[in-house]
Amino acid sequence: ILGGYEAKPHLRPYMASLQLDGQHVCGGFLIAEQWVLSAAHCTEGTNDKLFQVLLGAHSLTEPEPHKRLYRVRAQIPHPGSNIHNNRDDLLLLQLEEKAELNAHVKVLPFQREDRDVEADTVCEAAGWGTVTHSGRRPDKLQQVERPVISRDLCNHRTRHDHTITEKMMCTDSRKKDTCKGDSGGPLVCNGVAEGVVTAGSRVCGNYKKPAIYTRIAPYAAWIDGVMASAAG
Ligand SMILES: CC(C)CC(=O)Nc1cccc(-c2cccc(CN)c2)c1
Repeated sequence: ILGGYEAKPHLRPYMASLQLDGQHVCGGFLIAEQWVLSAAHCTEGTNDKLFQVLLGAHSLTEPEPHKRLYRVRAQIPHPGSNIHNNRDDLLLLQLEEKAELNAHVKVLPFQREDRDVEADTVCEAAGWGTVTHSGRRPDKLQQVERPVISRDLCNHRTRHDHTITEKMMCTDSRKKDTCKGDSGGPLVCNGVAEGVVTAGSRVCGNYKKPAIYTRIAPYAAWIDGVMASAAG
């Protein structure tokens, strides 16, 4: 997160850190007791190794009550996701067991009504992604408020030049922005997860390249279907 600030500890108890060999790679969030939603592009270069999922954390390194690392039983990228574009950039992770829910570990509801969030709505992004252009990584969860911008503005030829589909949304990226390692985290508007951070043009804090999110509502049926089929 560029231009943000340290989150109040455990006020975002749905936040997950997707880790490989103890290293934070991407964000994610708890959508059900045994399921985390993230971004498919986070699996790039992992050679299909399974993530571990850290829940209940504020600091990535310090011991904290309710902080717990979960093994993953299955990682299911959306069938339409690929490395060439940001389309269908969603990843479902089934934990080895149901997460123990408590004050520090909670499910975040996601939007099921497929209607665009109004431009200028101020939403929140959080994550352990880089906090400087030089790539400094924070130990503690960061957050930032960002206004939604219209798809028309985001699709302007000087911005993302007509690559933003109706299954994506954008926020202003002037100075304050999501960045590397924030992918997979939720864009929360009025307490509901409306989007999932995607890497987009992989630049941060440049107003010419607004932040891009995969809208969740268009994928509600896919998410429900995967969770139902793997249940039991
Ligand atoms: C395996 C993955 C971690 C590779 C990757 O995502 N790289 C990467 C590099 C630079 C910026 C970003 C990035 C992420 C989220 C939002 C934004 C822009 N708002 C940029 C992402």
